[in-house]
Amino acid sequence: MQFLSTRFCLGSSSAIWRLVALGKPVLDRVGLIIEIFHAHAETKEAKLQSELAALMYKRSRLVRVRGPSGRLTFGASGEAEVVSARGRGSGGRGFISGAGETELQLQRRRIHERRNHLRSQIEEVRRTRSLQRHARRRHGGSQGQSLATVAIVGYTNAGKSTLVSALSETDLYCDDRLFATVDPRLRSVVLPSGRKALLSDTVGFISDLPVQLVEAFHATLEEVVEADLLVHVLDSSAPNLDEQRSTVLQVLQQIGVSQEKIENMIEVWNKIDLLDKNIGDYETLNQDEYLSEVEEEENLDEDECQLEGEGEENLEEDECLTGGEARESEGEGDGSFSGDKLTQGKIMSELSSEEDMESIEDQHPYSHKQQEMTGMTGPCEVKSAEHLETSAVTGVGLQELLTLIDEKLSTQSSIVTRSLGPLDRKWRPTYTADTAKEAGE
Ligand SMILES: Nc1nc2c(ncn2[C@@H]2O[C@H](COP(=O)(O)OP(=O)(O)OP(=O)(O)O)[C@@H](O)[C@H]2O)c(=O)[nH]1
Ligand SMILES: [Mg+2]
Repeated sequence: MQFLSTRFCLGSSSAIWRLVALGKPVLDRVGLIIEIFHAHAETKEAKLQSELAALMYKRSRLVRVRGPSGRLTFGASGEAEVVSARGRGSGGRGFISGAGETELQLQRRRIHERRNHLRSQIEEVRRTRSLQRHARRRHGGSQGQSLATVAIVGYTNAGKSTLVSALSETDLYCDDRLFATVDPRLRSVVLPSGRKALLSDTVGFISDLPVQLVEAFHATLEEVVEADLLVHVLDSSAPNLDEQRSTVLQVLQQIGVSQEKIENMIEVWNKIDLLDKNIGDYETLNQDEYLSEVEEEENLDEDECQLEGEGEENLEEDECLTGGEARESEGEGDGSFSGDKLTQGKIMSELSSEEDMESIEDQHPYSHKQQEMTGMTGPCEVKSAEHLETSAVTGVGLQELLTLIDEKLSTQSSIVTRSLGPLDRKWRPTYTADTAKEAGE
């Protein structure tokens, strides 16, 4: 499920524009989220859950409204025409008759009944899933070990599905829109050690989720709670990366993921190719800026030197050089390059030297200078734990991610490796040549 921010996190999605166009109040966005979720739900479980969420949302929105006819009724706005303010007729016979339930009571009762029905169905689906999960754990991979599940979690649109597809070399539905994934999907992957694991592509999280919805979608997120390892995917190009990270951590806690699992989680900064692109742009910009500065300096220095007498030339050259060096070292302090006659070639070579590339990268993509230019704040402000940088599109960091998953899984004590000893096998009568002969007869 997608936990949608009612703030700007909806980004450029068509849904937000629909909302803006409709001019609906903030609360109605939740209704729309459920609506979209329901429309994209594929499995029975997701459909049931979205229906339950819609029901609970409707219940919380039951208010006294004036219907189109001008009468006071109960119900969510827009539903006024289906309910009437009058109570039902009295029920029972003779003296045991009494006032019937009001429309509000009737509607609440119906919702209550439907909710109970949906809950029991969801419970059944959950039981089935739990049995399947259990079976996966017991009957392991090809080498007899248990199949570990790795849940890929993260904010919506972080690139989870793309990453899972790239890692498992399969084709999951990915799209640059909300609710691209509504059902958790499992994909198997072979880790560098040869061990098999299951990657669970989960639905994206969003902030500001009403509590009752968290409850309703709990089953969908069960996969996350039950997983052996979590991989938290972040969109490294997102301007509100810090906010997205805390939302995801909050939701994980909310749905009951243990603190230990959260601490053991692998953090992945995806879409790093977008940052590389920025770095490329920035580098070109810096070089251009620098070269124009060098040209200016050159002209200035030449003019100054020409003004001096011939006899002083050597001395002046020395001074010019000293001045240039001094400026250069000043320039180093503020990260900008200002040069002298000698420095153009030098700085060009310095730019391509590793040290300077690093210093440029230090400034990228969220250096103060660039923040001033773009007005953006970014990951460098975020004091984060260790993270791995990947690009699900170009394939950068994928092998490292698989290796890390492999390492983490092999050090986890909770995953019991199943031996293939004779006692673990099902008992069957011994099959000898005699028995084969008997069977043939
Ligand atoms: N440039 C770039 N784009 C990426 C990368 N990974 C994913 N994308 C794009 O980001 C968009 C969202 O990707 P999804 O994989 O659907 O994202 P998700 O996290 O599964 O989204 P939800 O299922 O909605 O939660 C798609 O258009 C992808 O092509 C990446 O590493 N680099
Ligand atoms: Mg997805």
